[in-house]
Amino acid sequence: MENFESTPKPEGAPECTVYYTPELVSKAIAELTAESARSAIEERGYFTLGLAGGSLIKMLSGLKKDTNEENKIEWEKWHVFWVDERCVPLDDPESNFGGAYETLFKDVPIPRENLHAIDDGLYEANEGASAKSAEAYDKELKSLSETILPKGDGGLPIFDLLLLGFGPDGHICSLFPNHSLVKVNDARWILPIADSPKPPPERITFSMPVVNMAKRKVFAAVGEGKAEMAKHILEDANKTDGSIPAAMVKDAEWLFDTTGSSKLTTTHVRFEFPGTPTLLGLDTKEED
Ligand SMILES: O=C1O[C@H](COP(=O)(O)O)[C@@H](O)[C@H](O)[C@H]1O
Repeated sequence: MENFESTPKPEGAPECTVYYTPELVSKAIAELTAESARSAIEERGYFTLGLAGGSLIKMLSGLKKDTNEENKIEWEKWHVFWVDERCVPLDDPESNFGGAYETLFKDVPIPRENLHAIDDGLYEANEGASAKSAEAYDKELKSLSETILPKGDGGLPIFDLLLLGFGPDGHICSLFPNHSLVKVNDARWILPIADSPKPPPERITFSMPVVNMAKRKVFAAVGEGKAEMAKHILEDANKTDGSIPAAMVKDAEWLFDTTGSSKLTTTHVRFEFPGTPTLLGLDTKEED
């Protein structure tokens, strides 16, 4: 695959790459995840990955193709977490863990105890589901050694990589626009939400400081449904007032397919297309 870049990226601008198809975005996610894993494992023997749910889940299937020996994914050194989870049984179609398990983890040799799912046994009666689950998840994460999950400023955990999605309203994790949880700016890691505007109402979520403490944050913006909000997040959303939570994520990298990037006008993007450069480049987009 060739790489075309019509102008150098302005300093401080986000890393944005456009791939021709969703399948190529999925492949890019697999490659960057495998690369992050290799470097983390080389550095301290473990890799910590935080995953969103929703439409991101099917993008994980690219990693299945990287499971063979020659790619040397050391699955047993991975620890996987969920940046947010819905308080439903893990085998419910709404479960973020369940989706990722079916898409990827049931087919790779990762120890089940390294898949840090919420404990769905805690909320059979669904009463106080989010509060109980958040407390238990927080405890589980904090019980991990510093080697597995190092801590940074304010004692916040430093995840190696977060693969994030965003909703059409600009929410990330289960941090919704203008919700009081978006602006939580203290040492809490995991927050309960019992009034999620998107069903199901009971969920748990990483806090924004935890998201921002991660070494690497990657957004996938695939499909027409993501195009308008991606443009807003990158080009004109307020980055601090909580009206668009995704805009509060600092130093994120963005992966687009062509439709996901179709509304961008001023964002500097790098194209990774197979084929001819004559179809490509910022110049072509500006003429539209
Ligand atoms: O409810 C959720 O929504 C967001 C966005 O999902 P999408 O399907 O619109 O891409 C997701 O990132 C989050 O993890 C999930 O719980």
